Amino acid sequence: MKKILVLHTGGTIAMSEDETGAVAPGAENPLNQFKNPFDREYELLIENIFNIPSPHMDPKNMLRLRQRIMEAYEQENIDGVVITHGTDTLEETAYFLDLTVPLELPIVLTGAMRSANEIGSDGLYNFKTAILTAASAEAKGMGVLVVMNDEIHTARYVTKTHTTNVATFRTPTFGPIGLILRDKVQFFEKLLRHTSLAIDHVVDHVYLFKAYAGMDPELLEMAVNEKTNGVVIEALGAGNLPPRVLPAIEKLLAHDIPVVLVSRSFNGFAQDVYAYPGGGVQLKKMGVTFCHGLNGQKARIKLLVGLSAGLDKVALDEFMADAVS
Ligand SMILES: NC(=O)C[C@H](N)C(=O)O
Repeated sequence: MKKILVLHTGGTIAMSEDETGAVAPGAENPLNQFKNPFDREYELLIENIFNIPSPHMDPKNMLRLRQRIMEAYEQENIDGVVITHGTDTLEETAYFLDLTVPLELPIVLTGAMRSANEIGSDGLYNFKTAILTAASAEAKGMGVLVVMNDEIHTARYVTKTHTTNVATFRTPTFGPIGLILRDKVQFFEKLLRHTSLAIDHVVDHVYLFKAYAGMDPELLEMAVNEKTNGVVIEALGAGNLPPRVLPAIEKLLAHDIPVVLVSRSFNGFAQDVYAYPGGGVQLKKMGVTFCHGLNGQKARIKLLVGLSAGLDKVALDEFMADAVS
């Protein structure tokens, strides 16, 4: 019998709606009444490690999840892990674990868009399919996965795309790597490579900025100080910025603060294509690191992990630019 560690962290999957329609966590996680949605086909080790909405999640809590998984792997002989999580920041926790857990062990995150007592609640169903996936032999060595609404996505590329729809989790550019077909877990793709860094602490002051037409330089200028550990910018299109923010970027780089560029576009990769002022060619020459195919919040998690692992400039650049991990 497969032994699955279940870590409930909170989110809508652990909430209920009141008579006014407001959704909030109660004293007890409603999923706790389902000790096992499979009638004992699997052994579930259930722990309510947190009970927080996911906007309250932070890298320190993510590190606690990592540590609990490592401990359970070493001491409790588990075959897989399911983490239930609020959907707002689920992709960040999933990617953090993907980058820091050096195991072939299936780790699956899931959540819900409708709380436990709403009509059409998706929580219990997603919980069940996440367990099925974590227990499947094919999930081994696939990195951290996100299972929602009958789709299996990689932690690296999945993102929340809709505020309320149950089909909110999407993988732009590539699509899901598997499906749940009436209780059957079916993968269509394999992982090319899985890179992970062992970390025992997390650095703070890694900032995320978004570029826009006429972007003001003042906020970026404020990041030029000794507290700042790193900066990620969601740039325009293929990886370009308004020229008026370049002096602030020069100052950040002169202070040895890494500046990482992704695109604010939903699909595609940031690249050094354009040679006009503020274009990717100039940014690359200045020493900005291009990060391929990640959105801003994921690139920020990756930078935070690389910095927390103590990578030097060259290694950090390589790590951030790696397009598949
Ligand atoms: N559907 C959800 O879980 C959203 C909720 N606000 C959360 O992330 O905790």
